[in-house]
Amino acid sequence: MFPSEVTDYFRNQKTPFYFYDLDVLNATLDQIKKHGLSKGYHIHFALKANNQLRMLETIRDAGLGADCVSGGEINRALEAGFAPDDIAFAGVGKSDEEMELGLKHDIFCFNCESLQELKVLNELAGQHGKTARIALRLNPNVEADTHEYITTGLNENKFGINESELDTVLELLPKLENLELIGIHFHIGSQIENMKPFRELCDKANRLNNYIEGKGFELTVINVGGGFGINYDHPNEHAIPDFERFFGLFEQHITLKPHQNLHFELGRSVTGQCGSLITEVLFTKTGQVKNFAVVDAGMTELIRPALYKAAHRIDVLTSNKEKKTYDVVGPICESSDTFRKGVELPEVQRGDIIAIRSAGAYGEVMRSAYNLRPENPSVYSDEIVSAVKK
Ligand SMILES: Cc1ncc(COP(=O)(O)O)c(C=O)c1O
Ligand SMILES: N[C@@H](CCCC[NH3+])C(=O)O
Repeated sequence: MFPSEVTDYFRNQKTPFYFYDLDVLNATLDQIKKHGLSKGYHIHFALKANNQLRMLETIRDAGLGADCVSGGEINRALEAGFAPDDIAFAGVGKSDEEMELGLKHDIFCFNCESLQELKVLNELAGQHGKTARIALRLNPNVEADTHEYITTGLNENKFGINESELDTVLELLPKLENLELIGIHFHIGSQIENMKPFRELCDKANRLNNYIEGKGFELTVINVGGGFGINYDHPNEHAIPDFERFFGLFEQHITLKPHQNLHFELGRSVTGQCGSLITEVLFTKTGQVKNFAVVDAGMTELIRPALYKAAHRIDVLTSNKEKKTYDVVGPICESSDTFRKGVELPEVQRGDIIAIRSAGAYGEVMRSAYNLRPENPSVYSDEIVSAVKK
């Protein structure tokens, strides 16, 4: 993953920075094409996972659409060259300006999450002389078997329309004349590695599909969202998620009617494994009870460990000395600014370069300005290849 010319290149860059391996991204996209797009599935990339233009352009070229959750993301998707017809807009709290932006560009679909949102969107669409295509985001009440902060499909979560409200929504819809119902949408959570919740989702989606079509609506879009997890422990051995298994499950268990298409919104599984946060060891110190490696990246660059106690694999790129046990910590004035506790690494010293792996999704996008940290530009693998050739 990090041959010596890559490490040499890293040494000359201002750390910390994100590194994206485009070979891994392209190999991932090839598998998505092979097992998903080739079956006629519509796959939108969730920009919330990564919104770097180069990444988005590569993803667009592979034939994926864009799943956006804000006006900013709609604008970014347009900038990256996604056609408006390939842009979906989801989100539990869309502002009027954001809905108007979507209407102005005639985006493919608004995934709507509440009765009130439907009424407001209908009104705005009327004011702009438009018809908004919508999908109802339904809360399937499925336990996603993931971190409690990233489960989204339970009745207690804020997302989607609960089944108890569905009849009221369906009765109202024909009166909202500026809306066209085209589908139903689900998303049960993120970083789901166990296929059981997806299997359960299929049953609920089939039942709700039949129920709504039984009321005389025609649904062309059955959108089962994203959520497919990646292997944070073994980013080299499992660089590419098993899309055959993932899409195969839906192929087997979702029942589509002849006029219906299956849609997905994948984020983490597309970009997670191709990104690493590259950081340099500033200091090492021995505390009362442990050894610390203080690196120049912090929770401001990658918040997942602090927010979800996520464990990202750490590779030391410039040392193969005897192993020592470290807490790898950042420079931010918070005790939660810790990447790993008690991790065994080759002994490091000031100046060593470290890669924090599987950081291509929900990494750079969740960067914060806390402590007024510098923002160093990202590095792409092809820049290194051309630099080495010179
Ligand atoms: C509505 C919606 N769709 C898609 C995604 C992408 O999810 P993931 O990155 O887990 O594939 C998310 C994030 O969890 C989401 O909230
Ligand atoms: N940001 C989260 C996932 C939330 C996904 C968005 N619904 C993570 O890093 O795992």
